[in-house]
Amino acid sequence: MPWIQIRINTSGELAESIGDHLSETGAVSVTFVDAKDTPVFEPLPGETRLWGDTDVIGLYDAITDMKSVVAQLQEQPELGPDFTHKVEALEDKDWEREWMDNFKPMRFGQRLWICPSWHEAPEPDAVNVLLDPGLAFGTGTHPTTALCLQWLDGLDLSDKQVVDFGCGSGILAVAALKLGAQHCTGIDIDPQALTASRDNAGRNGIEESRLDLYLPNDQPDNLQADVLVANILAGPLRELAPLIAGLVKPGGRLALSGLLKEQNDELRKIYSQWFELDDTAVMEDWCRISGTRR
Ligand SMILES: C[S@@+](CC[C@H](N)C(=O)[O-])C[C@H]1O[C@@H](n2cnc3c(N)ncnc32)[C@H](O)[C@@H]1O
Repeated sequence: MPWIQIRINTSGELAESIGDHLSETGAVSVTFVDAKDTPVFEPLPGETRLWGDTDVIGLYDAITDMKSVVAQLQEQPELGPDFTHKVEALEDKDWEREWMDNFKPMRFGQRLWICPSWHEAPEPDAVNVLLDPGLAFGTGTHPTTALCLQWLDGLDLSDKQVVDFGCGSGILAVAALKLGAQHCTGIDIDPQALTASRDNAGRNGIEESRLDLYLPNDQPDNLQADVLVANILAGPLRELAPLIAGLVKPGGRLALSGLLKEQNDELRKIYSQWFELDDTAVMEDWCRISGTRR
């Protein structure tokens, strides 16, 4: 089905209301794109994080009268009669098909593959996690997730108790369980993440009893992990450091991800109070700090 899109460059403050106007004029989807291509992390639940120099893109059915759409938008106070915009016809392709084609199985480390459910596993005997893009963060394509998956792949997880702190889609929890962990506890501030993790575990044939999911503070008081992986931002990693360290058994392993290169030194200093740290691993702008609890 052919489509037509309008692209409006604006500031972060105005982007959301302009997006609403695009929906009001019949856009079937509205996307916010960082016009400067700066790294952007996922918003917290209930938060809409927009950034300076934002492109707002509205997608319309090709039969839409775009002159009328533009005329309606010109009446909005945030835009006015001379607002800058670009209207583009999109090639007639099967967009859903194309998106699916672009999401391919990916290997992490030696044994672990993340495969979309519509793709055949390239190595049926490998450790294959079936995962489709969804609402909660975590399909493996983000470097912060990739760094954690590689780390988990390199561990012997047999019979281990794992904590996935900030579980999102549950990708790391499911990967750990498929790599042989006995049990995993997933924790997330977003209830939607807990639902997604439960669904993804089910889709991967994980028995319910092997995965417990909690909102922060609801987890059992005596929770102790052999392995803890936390892919959250530097801010929570800093603020929650004593709590996170306290969840790891002496001799247990820790990986922290979601921090940028410039945040590495500060986070290493904090966690070296409790952990013997390995060298930091780096992927693009992102770092992973790992270590062993003293
Ligand atoms: C970057 S995503 C990681 C998802 C997944 N673990 C992965 O590696 O792809 C971070 C997740 O941490 C959650 N989160 C952020 N702050 C948190 C906090 N203070 N406590 C628990 N979860 C938190 C977010 O809701 C989000 O689902």
